[in-house]
Amino acid sequence: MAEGADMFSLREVLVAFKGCLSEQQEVRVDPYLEGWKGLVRFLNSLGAIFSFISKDAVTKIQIIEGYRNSDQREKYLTIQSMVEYELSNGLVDLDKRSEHPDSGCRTLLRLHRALHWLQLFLEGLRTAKEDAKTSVICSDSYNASLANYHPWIIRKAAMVAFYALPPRNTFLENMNVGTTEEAMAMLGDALPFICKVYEITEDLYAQHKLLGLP
Ligand SMILES: CCCCCCCC/C=C\CCCCCCCC(=O)N[C@@H](COP(=O)(O)O)[C@H](O)/C=C/CCCCCCCCCCCCC
Repeated sequence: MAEGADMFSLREVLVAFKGCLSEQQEVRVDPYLEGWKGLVRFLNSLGAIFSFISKDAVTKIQIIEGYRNSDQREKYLTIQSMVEYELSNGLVDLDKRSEHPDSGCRTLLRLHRALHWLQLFLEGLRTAKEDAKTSVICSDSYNASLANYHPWIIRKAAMVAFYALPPRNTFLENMNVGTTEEAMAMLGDALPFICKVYEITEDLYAQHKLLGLP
């Protein structure tokens, strides 16, 4: 495992996703990205075979961070304000990637779909038998979510990478939370927040017919 700033902390990921929800049930962008950065740290600790996945996640995080560091940063404070701003200013390619290939809305949609995978994966980890294979939990979750949006070549590469995942107990130990039971308990704490963030974003995107953005 990596050490120091690069070290994964499940607690930090939990705090980040908890911090996403505002009192008005809006989703704050900064903690959302922090949550993803924490997950990417974990992915990096699993080995180079996952780097094509973490690179893609990092690229998407950086695109949205770019908006948060721009003159329009206030418009990107929450996912709701981002959608409202980009749609009302014609900043989203709705049918084909052309003038605005990296809009906040389409970029966040990719992370949002991956959050669905994460939700299924964590639930699978939590409820599986002790001797269950992480690779099977991961591929089942992937096939039920993200795989539907990926071409054959990406699906193939992802499946190969999943085989390199450590057994469930080693995987839970790598979370640096303590015992396997403690890791499970923390997953149980984290999941409702991740699910809520997913649900609010899904409803918002559905309401604006953005779930199929190219
Ligand atoms: C709580 C700790 C335990 C869980 C730890 C999980 C750590 C996972 C960290 C990051 C997940 C990666 C998120 C990947 C985002 C992928 C977004 C995407 O779909 N991108 C594709 C489409 O983008 P555009 O071309 O339209 O711009 C892109 O083509 C993808 C390329 C890379 C392959 C993505 C495979 C995703 C597999 C997700 C499973 C990760 C396996 C982690 C194993 C623990």
